[in-house]
Amino acid sequence: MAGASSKTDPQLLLSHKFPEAAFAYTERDAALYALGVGACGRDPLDADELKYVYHENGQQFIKVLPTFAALFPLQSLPDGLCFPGLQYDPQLLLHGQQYIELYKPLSSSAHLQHKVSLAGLHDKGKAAVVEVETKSFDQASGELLCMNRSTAYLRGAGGFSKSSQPFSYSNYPPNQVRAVKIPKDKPFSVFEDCSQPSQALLYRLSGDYNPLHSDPMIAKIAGFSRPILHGLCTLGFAVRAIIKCICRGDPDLVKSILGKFLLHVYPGETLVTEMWVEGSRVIYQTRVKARNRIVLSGFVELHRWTSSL
Ligand SMILES: CCC/C=C/C(=O)SCCNC(=O)CCNC(=O)[C@H](O)C(C)(C)COP(=O)([O-])OP(=O)([O-])OC[C@H]1O[C@@H](n2cnc3c(N)ncnc32)[C@H](O)[C@@H]1OP(=O)([O-])[O-]
Repeated sequence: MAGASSKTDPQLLLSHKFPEAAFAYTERDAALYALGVGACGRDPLDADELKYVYHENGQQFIKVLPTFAALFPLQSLPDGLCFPGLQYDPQLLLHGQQYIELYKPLSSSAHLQHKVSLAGLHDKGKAAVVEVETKSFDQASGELLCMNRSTAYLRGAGGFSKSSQPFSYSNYPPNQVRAVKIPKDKPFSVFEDCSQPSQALLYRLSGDYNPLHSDPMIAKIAGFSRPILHGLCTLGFAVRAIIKCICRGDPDLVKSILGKFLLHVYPGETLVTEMWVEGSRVIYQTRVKARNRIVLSGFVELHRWTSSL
């Protein structure tokens, strides 16, 4: 299996110790993020969403969308997406998947301590798949607040296996994140939302400044006709739709989230999210309306849900 990336040394990456990182955010960051994933984008009076950006009805703090937690992994890697021992072209990196567990609702400001470790490394031949786990703790109390598992799909970086069996390492049981099977029946709910042509330019201000999302030349080198939307921005749109349609606007019902990025989205495209309820789990998929292509699928696990909600 040795190939283009034979300079890659998986053992070096497996033994790498990522440094801990401290990070603080304020209400302004949480509100900017909410606008970046389209909150109040269609209606500034939206009764379900004003609370993410404004102290509505005298509320003391704004509410924080659960997908805000997905920003923590990038902030926890001060050296960026640098993986010692792995040869790859950063311009060909795509976000493959995101898994988030929330152990309590996020407060509107916090001082955090992030602990990062390698969760997985897989040789897919034409690509390498790297999974990074970030645990975020409240700095003062030491309480674990959330965990992210971020998957990067590194095109052109596969083919580093030394034996006929493709290299594959995971630090978690394979059944922990069950694969999503989209039901055949009619969705329980469908929500349509327009991303803005400037969506990626707004979203990047939440901390992901990868030029793939803003620079036309870099986007072309990466194989796209123009800058594409951040995967986590699309995920933010989808989970916001689920909170609106299934959770009756209550973001605190969300316990865990999985999103697999299946195809790129161009800013300005209309996103249609279809949802099915299976027990306490919402299965969803998001398609771009004009191209009729599924771009994202996954699940959202809820703390409690009854059909009377
Ligand atoms: C990180 C922060 C930076 C952010 C950047 C962005 O936001 S970028 C914007 C947001 N991101 C985007 O826009 C990316 C959108 N996604 C895509 O463009 C495509 O899904 C792809 C290019 C990632 C893979 O397509 P393809 O045709 O090359 O793949 P294939 O079907 O031939 O499968 C080959 C193997 O890879 C596996 N595998 C497949 N998909 C994924 C995945 N998502 N995830 C993980 N693994 C995946 C699949 O299971 C198979 O393994 P097996 O079964 O052989 O062991």
